[in-house]
Amino acid sequence: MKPLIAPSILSADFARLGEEVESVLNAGADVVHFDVMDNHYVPNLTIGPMVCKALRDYGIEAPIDVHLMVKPVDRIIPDFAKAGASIITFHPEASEHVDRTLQIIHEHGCQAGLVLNPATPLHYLDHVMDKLDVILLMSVNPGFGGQSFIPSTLDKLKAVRKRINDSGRDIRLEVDGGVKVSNIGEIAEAGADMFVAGSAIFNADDYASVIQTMRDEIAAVTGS
Ligand SMILES: O=C(CO)[C@@H](O)[C@H](O)COP(=O)(O)O
Repeated sequence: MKPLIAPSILSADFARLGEEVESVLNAGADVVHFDVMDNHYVPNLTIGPMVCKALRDYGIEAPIDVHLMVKPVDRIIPDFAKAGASIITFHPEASEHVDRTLQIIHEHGCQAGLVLNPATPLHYLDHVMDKLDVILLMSVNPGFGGQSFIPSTLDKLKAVRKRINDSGRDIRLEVDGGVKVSNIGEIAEAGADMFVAGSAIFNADDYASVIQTMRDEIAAVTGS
């Protein structure tokens, strides 16, 4: 599948969010990564469905990838679907019934994914592979931008890539946390095909140049 670059708006200038999202998409990004934190499941507080709707009302048409770091998770899903989310991912530890949460997301017309933290075992994938559109591996502990990539994620990516290939399904393998120009090649080589990057893109002066360099690094190892 075509590699996707998904800037995390957690590192954008929130006072100019519409313009920032427009700029990063004009700079070549594929997907808007939208981090939702509740100061309960993770120790930070960010944005909700109203902001997602505001981006749609502003004219953003690109897919919006909503990463829910909230507990409980089910009751906020319809609000995000109505607000224009395209993909909704959640953490299995934050759901009482993982299969039901996946079903709710699909019933509301969105793609669904599970997010695994650095210390969360892969067995959470065991009985739901046929219901996943995306698997997101966190390469930092969730809650904050600007952390360093945890190297053991590379082995985890390889293991999940094998599971996806064995499943015969087109499941996106997304990675999030500490993704930079300097490591995106080895991350792609390990099997990721959707790359969330916050500080690496939004802290740069030239978004287009960072995104193009990321694409070049991915292409150098995968040919795509
Ligand atoms: O979900 C999270 C953190 O919880 C991420 O999306 C970060 O926002 C990524 O930021 P960088 O590590 O790329 O700065």
